[in-house]
Amino acid sequence: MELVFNDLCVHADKKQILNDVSGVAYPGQLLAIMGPSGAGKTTLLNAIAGRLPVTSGEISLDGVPVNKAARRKICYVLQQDIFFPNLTLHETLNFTAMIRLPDSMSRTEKLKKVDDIVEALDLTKCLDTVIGDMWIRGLSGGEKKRANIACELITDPTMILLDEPTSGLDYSTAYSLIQTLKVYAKVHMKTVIATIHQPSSYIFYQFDTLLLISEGQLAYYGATNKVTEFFVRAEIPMDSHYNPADYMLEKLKEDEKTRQKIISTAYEMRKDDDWPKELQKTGAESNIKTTERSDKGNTNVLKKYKKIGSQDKVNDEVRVSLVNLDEDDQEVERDSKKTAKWPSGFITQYTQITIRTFRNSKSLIFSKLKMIETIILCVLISLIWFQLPRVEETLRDRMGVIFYMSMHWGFTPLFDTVTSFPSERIVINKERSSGWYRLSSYYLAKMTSELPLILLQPIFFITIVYWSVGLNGVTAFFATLGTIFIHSITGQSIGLFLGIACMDIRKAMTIATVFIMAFMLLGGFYTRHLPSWLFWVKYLSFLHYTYHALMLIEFQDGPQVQCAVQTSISESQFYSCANNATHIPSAEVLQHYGITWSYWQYICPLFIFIVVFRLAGYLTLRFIQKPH
Ligand SMILES: Nc1ncnc2c1ncn2[C@@H]1O[C@H](COP(=O)(O)OP(=O)(O)OP(=O)(O)O)[C@@H](O)[C@H]1O
Repeated sequence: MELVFNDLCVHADKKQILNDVSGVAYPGQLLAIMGPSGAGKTTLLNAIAGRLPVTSGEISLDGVPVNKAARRKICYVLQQDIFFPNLTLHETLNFTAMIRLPDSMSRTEKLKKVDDIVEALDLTKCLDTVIGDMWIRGLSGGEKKRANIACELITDPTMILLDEPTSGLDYSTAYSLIQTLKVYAKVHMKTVIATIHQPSSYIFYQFDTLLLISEGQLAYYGATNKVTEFFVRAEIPMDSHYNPADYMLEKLKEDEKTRQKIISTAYEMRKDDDWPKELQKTGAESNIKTTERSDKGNTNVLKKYKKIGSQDKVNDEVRVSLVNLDEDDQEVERDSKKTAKWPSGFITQYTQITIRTFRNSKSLIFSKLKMIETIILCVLISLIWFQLPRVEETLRDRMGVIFYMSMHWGFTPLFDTVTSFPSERIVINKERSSGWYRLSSYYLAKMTSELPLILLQPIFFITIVYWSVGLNGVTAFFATLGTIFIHSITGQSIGLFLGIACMDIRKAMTIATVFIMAFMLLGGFYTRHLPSWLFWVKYLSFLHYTYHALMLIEFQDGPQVQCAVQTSISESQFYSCANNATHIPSAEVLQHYGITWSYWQYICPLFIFIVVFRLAGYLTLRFIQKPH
């Protein structure tokens, strides 16, 4: 596809970043966007990709003004290589193919597509290597960059935009990457545009066309091999031994006079015969032209153009045409929304994201360190409270075990999730802003894929601790396990919300710690006599409900607690023991500790916590933490 951008102006914060930048990118060719740092290269790429609003000017693909539907054929390779580090390249590419290719393609066809891209980008050798990051060794810088490009090429875009694809690569890797892109563009007739920073002269001449910008203004547009002639024309001829890329940037930064010479020569070039035909027309004419070409159904407007007499009329008609262009654009958008808003269906997206999140979280939640932590805690608790006798003297120890279980299995999933979300935020934002999947399928997949991992953890712990301490029988064991499951899901839901709301691990951890400490202190475990004005706070603590539910399970149907031996200096707090009974009835123990509700009255608030925090997390992601 031929991309034409004419007289593009972009403003941000009332500052003009691009000023009348024009150029054409042809199919099968590589266009380099160069310029000193801060010249506006990334801004131009963002404007072409539709990620930044354009103040004025026009962008068209094959003569049709770009709209949302056309932009789906453009892929954008970001400067940073953003991936899940624990997945292998094969897993990453397969996921991308499954989710970004339409459901109408079979699994075999999608996998074939992956194989083709892998071969074209020479990635076969590292398919089973994990992507890696600064802590995990994985793909090399060049391989990661190719992987990044491969993820975009899978959708078979007609145009590829790359932001500094060679940054951070050594010369030979950068050269081989540009070579690969050149061959790919030629063979598949793709249009490739890349911003590039100080390339070597070999790399520089791999590009067919060059667009040079300085402080947002066009400093050169034309064939790469004609740039030396251009500098002769600007009366600053290049020394032959110089790398042209270095020379151009040096001259643009030398002084304002030299820069102005280059800019004015570039403006003179616009009048040359070999200046692209697509860019030769005035803004008004070009608007009419593109409308004529694009708007097949808009015959009324076309008829009006034929009647144009004066320039004023032209301008009026242009305004009409722009309104109609807008309407046309909206119509295309409406149509495309109806047909294919997302590349794949909800079920495909949900299944694929679930598998990926499961694979990625598995290593985080089930690390060796976690296993060691659980074993040490089990041994420690068993040693402290091994086979507790069911007597009045050890009642507080029994409560201690129950309190510890509820605290540990509420806070572990809470902290695991608080830390997991901000670290995957960058990947999710990249994928969401490129429209890979629905937020709802991601969110549902995230909630369900981590569930088995979070629930598996307490099984081992509870089974060992429950029987080694000697808590209430078999039925109560399963009831305890079920309650701990609900409790862990509550902790996970709160952690997920905090992670989403903060999007920053340190901030999220601080808030989570304050949250937990406050609920522990105010939940009524450490003090039985809270100030009356703080009494209500315990009802906000999910620990309060779980702890009371577990106490109920432990004492309601269990064997009675034996009274302590009475002495003259100690008197039992329990009425039955003080009145010479040998055992304390369960109801009295529960009454003594303020457990007056039924089991389900304690459990229902946990379900409310789950629903409220999960919903809040979704709404925060949808309306507040949107990708930029
Ligand atoms: N949102 C914004 N508000 C204000 N100024 C902005 C904004 N975005 C970009 N700029 C400014 O616009 C100019 C061009 O930025 P851009 O990132 O496009 O430059 P660049 O040529 O890609 O630079 P580099 O090579 O250093 O990446 C810079 O001076 C930058 O500070």
